[in-house]
Amino acid sequence: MLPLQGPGLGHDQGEASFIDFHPPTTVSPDSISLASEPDLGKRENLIEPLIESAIQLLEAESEQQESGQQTPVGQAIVVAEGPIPTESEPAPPAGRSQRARASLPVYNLDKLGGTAKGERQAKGDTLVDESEDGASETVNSRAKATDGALNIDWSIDGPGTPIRARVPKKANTASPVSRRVTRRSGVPAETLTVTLSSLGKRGRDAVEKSFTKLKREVERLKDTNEYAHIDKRPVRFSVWSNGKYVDPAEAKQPAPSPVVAKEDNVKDSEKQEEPKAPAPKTKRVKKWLDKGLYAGQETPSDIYYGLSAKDKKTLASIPELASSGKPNQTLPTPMFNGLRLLMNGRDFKLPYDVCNPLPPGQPKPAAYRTMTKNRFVGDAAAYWKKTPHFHDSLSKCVCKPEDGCAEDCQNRIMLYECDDTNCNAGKAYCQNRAFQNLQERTKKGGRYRVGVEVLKTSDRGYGVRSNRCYEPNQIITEYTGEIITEEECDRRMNEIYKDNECYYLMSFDQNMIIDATTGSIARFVNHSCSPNCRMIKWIVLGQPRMALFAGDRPITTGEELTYDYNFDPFSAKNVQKCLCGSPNCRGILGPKPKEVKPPKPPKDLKKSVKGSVKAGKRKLKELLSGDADAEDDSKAAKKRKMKTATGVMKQSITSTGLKAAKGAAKGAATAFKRSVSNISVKTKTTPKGTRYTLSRKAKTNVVKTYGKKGSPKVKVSSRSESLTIVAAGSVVEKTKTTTRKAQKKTPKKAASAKSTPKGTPKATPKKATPARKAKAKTDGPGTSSARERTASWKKALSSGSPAPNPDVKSVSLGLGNSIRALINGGKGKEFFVST
Ligand SMILES: C[S@@+](CC[C@H](N)C(=O)[O-])C[C@H]1O[C@@H](n2cnc3c(N)ncnc32)[C@H](O)[C@@H]1O
Repeated sequence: MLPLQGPGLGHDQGEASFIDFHPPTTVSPDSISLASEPDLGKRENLIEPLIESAIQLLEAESEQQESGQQTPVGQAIVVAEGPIPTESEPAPPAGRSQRARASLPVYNLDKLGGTAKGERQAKGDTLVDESEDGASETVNSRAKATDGALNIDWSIDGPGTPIRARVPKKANTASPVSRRVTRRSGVPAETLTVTLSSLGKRGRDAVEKSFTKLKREVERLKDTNEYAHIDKRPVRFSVWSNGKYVDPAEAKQPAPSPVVAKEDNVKDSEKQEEPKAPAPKTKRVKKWLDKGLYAGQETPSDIYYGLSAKDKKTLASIPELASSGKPNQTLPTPMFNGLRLLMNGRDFKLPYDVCNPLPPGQPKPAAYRTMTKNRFVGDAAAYWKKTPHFHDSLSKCVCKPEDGCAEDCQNRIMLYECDDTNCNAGKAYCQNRAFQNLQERTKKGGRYRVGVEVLKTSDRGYGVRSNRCYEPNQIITEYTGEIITEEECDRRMNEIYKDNECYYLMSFDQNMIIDATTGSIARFVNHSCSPNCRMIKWIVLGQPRMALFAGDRPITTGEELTYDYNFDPFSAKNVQKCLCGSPNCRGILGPKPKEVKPPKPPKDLKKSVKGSVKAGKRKLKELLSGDADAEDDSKAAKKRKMKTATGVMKQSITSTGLKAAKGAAKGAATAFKRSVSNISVKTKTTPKGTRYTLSRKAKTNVVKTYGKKGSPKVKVSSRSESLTIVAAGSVVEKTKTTTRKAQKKTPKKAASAKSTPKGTPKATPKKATPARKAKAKTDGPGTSSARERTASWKKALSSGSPAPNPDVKSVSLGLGNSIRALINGGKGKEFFVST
């Protein structure tokens, strides 16, 4: 049987050469086609002609040998453009006409392989050796490089076997099919023409046919997996979980306990290596989780620590927290969120305590000068020094370290921040240092520490958003700017800001205004009728400061921060449509509606009445016995609580006899009223957690009346939280001031004012004042209450007359505009400023 090897098969030759990797140059059955062709029928179709042509070739060769012609056997069939007769090369066989030879198809493998000299030059490859040897070298090296790069594998062994490993090092020179490497040895290559011309017509046709088929075969091979290096051998299915291999057979079984699963996984890998070896039995040690989500936090020894009596009561009523005798040290309740969740029952939200600022490229407001600390301008500092807060803030709280200056801290109630001079508990225990904490937090800068950023809203100009979470009532950012007097405010409005579209003015304290045109980011905080923050004024180190605090619920990252402006535009022409979008939106930027007082719980009231009467009686007794100062130091706290009453009483004591007794009784009554007021407010607001605000209101609800002789008056009332701009008037002149001292003289009024619930517009006294009359003129009759006014404004707004501010979207028409509108309008010549 004839061997399948034909000339140029190449696998048994001594050296790998370019021809080795060029299947079209062989006429033998191709190894790839054998290895890769899955369709046997097809393969046979291809092989048959190849075998046929190989047989024909061999027959032709043997014919020639018989006829004495020297035809190189086992040479590569090299196709050339024409015969290149050389000395060592045999001449074309005699007897064949020149014409017949010329008609033969001519192939140039150099050209086909892209290695022809001219072609190389055309490609600009001028660095290679131009000599034939050099060209051969280049071709060979290129072939190798190509082979390496493509990793083409023509072996029947399949892909992956290195060519060098497969090719035997030593060539079998004795083999009739061994191939001479002509280019390297320098021996001129025999041409196909020579060989073909020696063949008969049938042989030539067969060879040609084979070439065509081989060409097609190579084209087809390009689509094979071997060519594309796709390994289709079956892959063992494996599942990885938490970085561990999971046996699919076992995965279908019910999941074992974590500890067991861990052990099994370890064993599993061992099993794979030695499937029959029994796993050594190890004693299983049960592992317990000793900490929960809040690992690292200390378990609070007293979960009631720092809570008010009311909160303690709420907490005590939660069955899950009922004492079982043994504290739960294993999985402690989450310290903050857990308790709050249990107490407030708010929906669960995944904690999102990370900083999440807006991506870069956000629209930014026009550049403005910032100010991190308030600055008194002009007479404002002198004004401040005259206020009672300036002196009151020097008094010390009576908290003990274990109290931690919590809800009941005197300073806290009065909205005075504790510091080293006025705190009894000490810095380490004090919880009433919000502004100091804020300073500490923001000192180093950074987005998380600052925690707020400006955002562009779709319809309300710029706003402020949180880029981190906040606890309820936590300080967020300070509202800073220049503290100016009302006179200075007027001047600025008329001279500096007259062409401004935005005003960042807020009533600050009594007759002072904070102008944040040069100020902090807090000036961009928008209004909402359902806000998540409050703007509260505190006295810190004897100075008034305003800050935005979180409301009663926590604030999550990305929320827009808002507070209730409690804005009172006074006149319909200044009314702006509110775009806050909350369900309870009042429709306009208007004042807060009056809160309806919930009925007081009788039990508490009884207690407080009893206590107050007792206190009053004791005071009266002391005063009558002339032993007013006989209280020892241990009663200091009680004394402080009675301060106002004492003051009033002291005044009364200066008189004699019955007058003194009457005064004392009055004082006692005042003390009782105060007490009732405070307690009722607390009781009412405890569930909401707004104690501080309301307590303070009860204390510092001061109404100031301003006005020019013969001109309408301006009213200013003090308010701890969110300020109200009621309207604007032309000239602001102080005519009469009702200070705290004056209040003391009229305890009844003061007491009733103190009990004013949260959110009541302070500048709407029931008695008709000249200011109210003037306002009523402007707004029309029957608009005495804030609610009525709001209704009339809404009506005006909806009817389109007078036209609402057409530029609400981009214009910040705040206090300034209201004031200026009336200053310039000259009609409604008064304004109320409530703080
Ligand atoms: C102190 S500025 C707040 C920042 C302002 N958005 C800005 O772009 O500068 C107050 C002004 O913002 C607008 N604004 C704030 N809250 C609004 C609301 N809920 N609806 C409509 N406009 C509002 C009003 O024009 C208002 O006069």
